[in-house]
Amino acid sequence: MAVRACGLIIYRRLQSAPPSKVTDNIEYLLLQTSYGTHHWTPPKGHVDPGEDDLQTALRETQEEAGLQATQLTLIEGYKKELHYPVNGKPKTVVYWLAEMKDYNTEIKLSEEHQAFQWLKLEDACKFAEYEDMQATLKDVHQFLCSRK
Ligand SMILES: Nc1nc2c(ncn2[C@@H]2O[C@H](COP(=O)(O)OP(=O)(O)OP(=O)(O)OP(=O)(O)OC[C@H]3O[C@@H](n4cnc5c(=O)[nH]c(N)nc54)[C@H](O)[C@@H]3O)[C@@H](O)[C@H]2O)c(=O)[nH]1
Repeated sequence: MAVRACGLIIYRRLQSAPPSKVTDNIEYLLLQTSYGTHHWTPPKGHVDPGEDDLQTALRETQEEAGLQATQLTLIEGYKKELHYPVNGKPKTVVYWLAEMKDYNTEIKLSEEHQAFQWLKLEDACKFAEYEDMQATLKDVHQFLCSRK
């Protein structure tokens, strides 16, 4: 059976941007692991026994970024599953999408991560080096831009 993890693609919008630049004011949160290859991903982690997927996504976000569910708006209608092998075993990662309620909310990392960045789409795709994550970020961006 595939290893299962869940997380949140979190973004924030700079509210002072003029309406014409509305698609340019979105920044995505990526965290860099303090272990392994120091790769960058949104907050996510393994599903614990007895948890449902969304509970896992919210718990991992709280643990890894210090963000409470009350500080986020979960965006209805967006959910994405990634499938990739880790150490020869299949892994499924389910991501929801969430917006920061307050642009300035502080990110508090755990020991699992050594850095975080708020990144525009193009830079987020550079940091998230995996093609499937890059495609997901582009898909999210299109979804958000089409909602306005
Ligand atoms: N010391 C040490 N300890 C580790 C290591 N490894 C884990 N720990 C421990 O595990 C705990 C983490 O537990 P959770 O937080 O619950 O789980 P996750 O969040 O799921 O965390 P992971 O890091 O296990 O899982 P991934 O991010 O999925 O990375 C696995 C591999 O998949 C690739 N990869 C990543 N993302 C993508 C993508 O989007 N697309 C594609 N295509 N590929 C992608 C990439 O090649 C990567 O190397 C830590 O506390 C450590 O104790 C390690 O190497 N050394």
